[in-house]
Amino acid sequence: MFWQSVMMTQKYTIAAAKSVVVSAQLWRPYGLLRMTTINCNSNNRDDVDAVFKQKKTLRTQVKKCLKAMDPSLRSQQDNAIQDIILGAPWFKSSLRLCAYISCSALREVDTFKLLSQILQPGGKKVYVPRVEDKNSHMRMLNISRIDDLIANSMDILEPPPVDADGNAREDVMQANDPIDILLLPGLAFDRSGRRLGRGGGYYDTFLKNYQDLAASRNWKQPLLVALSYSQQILDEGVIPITSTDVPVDALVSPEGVVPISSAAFNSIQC
Ligand SMILES: Nc1nc2c(c(=O)[nH]1)N(C=O)[C@@H](CNc1ccc(C(=O)N[C@@H](CCC(=O)O)C(=O)O)cc1)CN2
Ligand SMILES: Nc1ncnc2c1ncn2[C@@H]1O[C@H](COP(=O)(O)OP(=O)(O)OP(=O)(O)O)[C@@H](O)[C@H]1O
Repeated sequence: MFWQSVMMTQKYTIAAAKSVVVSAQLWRPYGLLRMTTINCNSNNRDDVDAVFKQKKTLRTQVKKCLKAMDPSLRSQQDNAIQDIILGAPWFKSSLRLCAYISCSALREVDTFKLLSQILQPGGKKVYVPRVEDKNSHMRMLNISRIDDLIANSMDILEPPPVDADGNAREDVMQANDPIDILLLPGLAFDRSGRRLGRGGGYYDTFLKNYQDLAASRNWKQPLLVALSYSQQILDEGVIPITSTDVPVDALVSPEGVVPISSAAFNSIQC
């Protein structure tokens, strides 16, 4: 299948124009797909809408491919990815982290093996997402047991705002100490750090707010690590981006860790 390119070159800044038109193959094991993307730093509504349209098309394509993935291959990849993380020095030395609660219906890389280790007595402190409203507002709340979670309207497990004793759960934005790592879900990624989410803007908004908070407190920024099936790592240039997309520092796929930023190279090699 060939997707038409959208030529909007004149409307883009020079930095964005460098990557305006790039062709790449998407997900070879499931057939040759070619697409052309535009990337956008522009504030022009039409430009941004064109990028959102491209993201939507790519999401549909990736979701279709994920649904076609063999369940036993998926389960092997789930184990491999989690084992790589559990054995990694940067993960072992972390004290506080944010992690997503994987949803199998969404074909997300499993996180339950990780969570069960993290939540062992004497383990790390973990904060997990809770969607507060449809305006891209998500909080990360502390949990101490998997049983703390309840399915929301999207069938994703989430922590209720208060614990079993009636105490408000700690929100990571109010915590006194920084998190070391943030484990991220997503539909597609590339080796330059681009991440395609599900389109709610929940993660990009949260990441921007947390990065601002960390900067204002002179904290080290958390390492943003995305968990990805091999097939979700696309060729560079395929994932369209806008100025609010927050790049990830590293990817973990069954093939290993892909460090991207200098922060990732520094943490992952020590
Ligand atoms: N496990 C997990 N938790 C998460 C997220 C996530 O991506 N994964 N989120 C990340 O933002 C937030 C919730 N946002 C979500 C956004 C969309 C859908 C969803 O089901 N989307 C459908 C399409 C729905 C539609 O188009 O109408 C889908 O992707 O198939 C789920 C969660 C917070 N918690
Ligand atoms: N920092 C932000 N502040 C306000 N709105 C934002 C921010 N980041 C993203 N958004 C908005 O969220 C909506 C969805 O953005 P986008 O399609 O990039 O989401 P996504 O990256 O797929 O989702 P997510 O971030 O949840 O993984 C857009 O309208 C975008 O402008």
